[in-house]
Amino acid sequence: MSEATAAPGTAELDPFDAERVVGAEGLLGTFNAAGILSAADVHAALRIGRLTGATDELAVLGAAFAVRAPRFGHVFAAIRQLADTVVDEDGRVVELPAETWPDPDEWIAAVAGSPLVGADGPLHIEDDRLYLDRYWRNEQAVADAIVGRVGSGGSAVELSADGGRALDTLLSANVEQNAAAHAALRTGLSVIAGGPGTGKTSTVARMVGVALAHARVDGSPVRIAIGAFTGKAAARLGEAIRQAAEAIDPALAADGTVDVDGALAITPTTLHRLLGSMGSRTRFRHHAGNPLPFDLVIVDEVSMVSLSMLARLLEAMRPDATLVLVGDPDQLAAVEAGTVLGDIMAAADGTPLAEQVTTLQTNYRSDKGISTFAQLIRAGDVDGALAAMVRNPADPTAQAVSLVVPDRPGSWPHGTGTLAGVRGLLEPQVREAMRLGVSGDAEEALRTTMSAQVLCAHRRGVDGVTVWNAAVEGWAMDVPSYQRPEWYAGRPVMVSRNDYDLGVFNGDVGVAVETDGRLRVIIDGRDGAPIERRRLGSVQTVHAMTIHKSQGSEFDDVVVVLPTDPSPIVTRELLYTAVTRARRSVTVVATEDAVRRAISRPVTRASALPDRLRRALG
Ligand SMILES: Nc1ncnc2c1ncn2[C@@H]1O[C@H](COP(=O)(O)OP(=O)(O)OP(=O)(O)O)[C@@H](O)[C@H]1O
Repeated sequence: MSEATAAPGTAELDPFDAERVVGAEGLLGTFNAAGILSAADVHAALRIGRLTGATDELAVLGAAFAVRAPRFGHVFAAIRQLADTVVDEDGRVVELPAETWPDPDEWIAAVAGSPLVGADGPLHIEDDRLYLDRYWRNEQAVADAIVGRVGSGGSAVELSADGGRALDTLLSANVEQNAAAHAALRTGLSVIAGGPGTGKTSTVARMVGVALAHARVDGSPVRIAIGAFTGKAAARLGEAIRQAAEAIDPALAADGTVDVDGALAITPTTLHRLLGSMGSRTRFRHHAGNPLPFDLVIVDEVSMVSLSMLARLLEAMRPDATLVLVGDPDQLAAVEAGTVLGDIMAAADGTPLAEQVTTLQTNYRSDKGISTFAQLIRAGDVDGALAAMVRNPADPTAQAVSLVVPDRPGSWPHGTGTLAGVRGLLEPQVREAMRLGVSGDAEEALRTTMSAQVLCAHRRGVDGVTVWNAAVEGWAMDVPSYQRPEWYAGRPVMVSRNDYDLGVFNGDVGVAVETDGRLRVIIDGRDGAPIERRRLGSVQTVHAMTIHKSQGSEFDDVVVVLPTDPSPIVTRELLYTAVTRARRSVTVVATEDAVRRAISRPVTRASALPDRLRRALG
């Protein structure tokens, strides 16, 4: 497993670097100076050592690596693999002389024999996997809960024969969707996996409608909750479920096949709110001692859910309540440690869990060329993906997938030469949004703004969001940057803070429109009047946004900008996520090398969840 396979670096931190711990001695000092252990890792390890009385140098070094692991998304530090895989804070592989690394057997023995591990110790070691104890507990708890829900075991939800027939009627057009819905209402845990537009949300909406009409728990109607990781995802899911529910043949609602009104009455919420957030990321009102009242809990965008969060959710569910996990395992993983959706899918291969995992394959939404391209990325087929891209087209929207190689890679995007086509795509759209913004046509301005989007891997640098925002603004306004107003009609903005009173969430996108001589903002997916811009608090211009922020959104035409220089965050999952945001066309602005590097670099995270599940179920 590797954290990233970037170009090797031999960097040693500057002696005055803020990450350099003055007085860190021995191996801690060496790994700190090499940029592998941060100051926080070193201080935490020294503190853990003091509190437990651990004095052995290798044991304390182990504590530092255990603390470090989750920052890179790993659930534990794999001692035997560290020397070959570890990267510095910038993601570069660090070449240390082999003798710098402790002998793995001695290292494992030192940790195992120290007061760091044991009943109340802060660390846990299993083979060569060195965990912070709470991550080990989380992994164990998730594995146990999943194992308990395999087979028909666990689920108290009973679907009547009429309900089974109702699912068949509603989902007959797609065998996988039908199988997914049946599995979800038959077992205590199921996974509905699939790329964008494969009908996950419509399947959930239909399944919920049928469950409300025909499923019982102890003779009573089922109580259902729908959760998502972010507020924005929850709001979008609500809208998508409404559309899917309204698309159901009214005759089927009238004859009681499906309870459409009941489905519409369920408002999706964030997992934090569902669990009863008490202001901390780890403590919630609902837990094993005070379980959630629901019989069926459906969680969307599970790729974003961390191991800890899934552990808290499973802990808070009654053992006989049913959990349905919905998501795309190929998307970017959670910001925090763990990759639970991918892990469960991996464990299903060849175990009874496979009965409960359904992958939806048919994409009903985006252009065939885009979904084929996304599959090539997913499969790591670099040559196939490069061959599928049309080079430097004059009109990128006329192609499903194109590659624009800038004439001067790594410099300001002037919109000339090969980039003229990209400018030709974006400039008219921005000007049109401005015209509509001035005329006060909020809906059209929003639709126009949302039709094309630049997605960057980075925020900073010439290939980043800030520069691309300025470049696109420059194309649309014939004035130098210092004369451009911050606010203007047609300015697309992204909200950067949740505001539950206003009903806007971090990541929501909107556009400024002029009404009654004032600029107000209309937010995508939010009903109600435009919002006074001052009430919105923190917003950013969003001609360009990061790929991370684009998760869960879709646009007709997407321009994906990859940095020219190698970057550890540019991975296969990042490119896949960007590409799958597009419905009509994807234009990648990058060198061939950058595309090659991205597709060749899958993210791998240290996790033993698949192993645990396979051992228990195999
Ligand atoms: N079996 C089907 N036959 C025809 N159209 C379908 C079918 N299933 C879904 N669709 C349509 O495909 C589109 C995408 O469906 P949906 O939004 O449910 O997908 P999704 O997997 O949830 O996508 P995303 O993850 O991007 O939100 C919708 O317009 C939906 O009506």
